[in-house]
Amino acid sequence: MGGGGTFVDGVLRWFQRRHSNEDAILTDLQKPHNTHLQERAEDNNQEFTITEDFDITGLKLIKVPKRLSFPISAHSSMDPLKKNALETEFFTEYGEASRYQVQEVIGKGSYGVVGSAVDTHTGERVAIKKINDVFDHVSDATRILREIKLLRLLRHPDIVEIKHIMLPPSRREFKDIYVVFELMESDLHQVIKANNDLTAEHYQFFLYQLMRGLKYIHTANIFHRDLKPKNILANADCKLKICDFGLARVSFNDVPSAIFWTDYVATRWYRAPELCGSFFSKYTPAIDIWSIGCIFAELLSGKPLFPGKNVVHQLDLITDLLGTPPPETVAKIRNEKARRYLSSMRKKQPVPFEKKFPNADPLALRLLERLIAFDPKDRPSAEEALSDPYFRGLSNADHEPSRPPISKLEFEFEKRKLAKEDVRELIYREILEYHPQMLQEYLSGGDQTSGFMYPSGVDRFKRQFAHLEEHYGKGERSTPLQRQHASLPRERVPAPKNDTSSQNNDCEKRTVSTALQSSPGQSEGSENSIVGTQNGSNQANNSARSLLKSASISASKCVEVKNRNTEEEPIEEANEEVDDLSQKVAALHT
Ligand SMILES: Nc1ncnc2c1ncn2[C@@H]1O[C@H](COP(=O)(O)OP(=O)(O)OP(=O)(O)O)[C@@H](O)[C@H]1O
Repeated sequence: MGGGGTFVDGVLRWFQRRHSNEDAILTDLQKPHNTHLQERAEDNNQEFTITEDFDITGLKLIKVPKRLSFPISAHSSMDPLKKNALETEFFTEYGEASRYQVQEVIGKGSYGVVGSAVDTHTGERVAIKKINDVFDHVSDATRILREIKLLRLLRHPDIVEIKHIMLPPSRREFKDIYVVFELMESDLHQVIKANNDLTAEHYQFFLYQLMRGLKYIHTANIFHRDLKPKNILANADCKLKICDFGLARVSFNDVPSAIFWTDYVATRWYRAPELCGSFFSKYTPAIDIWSIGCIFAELLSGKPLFPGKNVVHQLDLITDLLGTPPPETVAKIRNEKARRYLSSMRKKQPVPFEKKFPNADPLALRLLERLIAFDPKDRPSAEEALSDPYFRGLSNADHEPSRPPISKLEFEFEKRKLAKEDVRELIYREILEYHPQMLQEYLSGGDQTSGFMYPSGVDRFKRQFAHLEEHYGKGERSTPLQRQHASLPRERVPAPKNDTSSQNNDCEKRTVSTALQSSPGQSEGSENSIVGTQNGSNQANNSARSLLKSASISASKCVEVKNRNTEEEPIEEANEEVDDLSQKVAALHT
């Protein structure tokens, strides 16, 4: 297939451009947003609303593996009285929670549990994410605030939609939040695992949606920063949606990049080379383009493109495919030691993409090469990628909306150090966006919510989720992952002693810094954990590897179980640590 496919004929899209005069010169807490369903305006007072999207019936359905779940109806062995009480508790109570019939727990993340439910008002199936103990760590709460704010402001068919956030019972005391999303059937990670018969049209349509979503995100001046197959939700009808904006950041020119990147913890396998050691001083949206390139390659081949075990291995794998970067690119690297590391690397020739992906459409490969160019400046923007010949016949700029840059006022909170109560207030304010009546009261100063408990129904939900969680994945990994304290990497949560999954996570977090504190010889370890010994690698490379031995040894101990079972190993590294790592690696060459 070359570029446009037959399915293009079935495309039906309509976009409306709307205008608004909403006044944006108010502070974060005062700004009178309309409800999320209404048009809203940002700096440029203009927004596109996609009223109808692809007719994708022309594409063959993909397999979406059933999630490990616990249906409430599976309670047959329970004491009938208890069961009855549970169901009564489940389905009848005051407050808006009675609007949702929770069906099953469909997933767990580090921040909480996700359940599927039916919205009895609309009949729609939804996903409800319960995030508990939101304020235990201000960094987590800030991440959640950022995510719900961004998802309210980003309205696009290729981005998961928050439909509602339940009103907490008490403005000043609430600890948990319940976010209602549109329900998706699976994610791209599962889709890649379950489908080995995807067609050229599938690949093209998948990449098109990702690029279209990314164009919208980037034109809003947002970097997602953690694009990976698990963060792309998918339906059997081939619809994809970008999710998990917890690491996303708005890029304002006046925010020093040191601050911008202090909490960078994204999954290594999809991490652009300029982030594997703080190579370039200024990061650009091209980091997301790189990740999309890696995801696209994974779609084409069915396996991760660069499954690095540590940052140096990551660079080894990247250069194995792309060849060592040309001297002009290396010369631009500001970090002197990183520059020396790359220039002293054994010279490698690029591998022709046709050889690596023998069955792929040549046009797909040409675009892939652009997406994973070593030098970020050689990667196309999402908008440019959309006009690549690969999408000929499918793309149409009129149907690929941009989004005016996000208002700075929305992200004022990023500039100051927030106390727990500040974040709680900001999250509460954000939740009110989904409760227009209460928002009006709040804005007019007649807020009644501070003193008494609203009948929000959240308590009922708590019980429902607690119950489902208890039974979720019985016999499997049934404990939620330990939360990763992404925004403040040095903040550690001691893992419960017997919780292997938590230990894994915590260990991952400690790995790099611990390793850096010890000298190369200090850690015992097997050769298995040392990465990629290559014939002909020079002394420097060996030294680099022996330094990394300590890092990878502690990592492999901690993540052993995970490594066996997943193709993807998220690892957390504070940017300074990454920087440090590259310096230490490079120092061996001096
Ligand atoms: N809208 C949705 N529809 C269907 N499933 C969803 C939806 N949102 C999340 N999920 C699934 O629920 C599970 C948990 O999601 P969640 O975002 O909480 O965790 P996560 O992806 O591990 O995130 P984090 O990186 O923050 O820990 C994942 O398997 C995800 O695919």
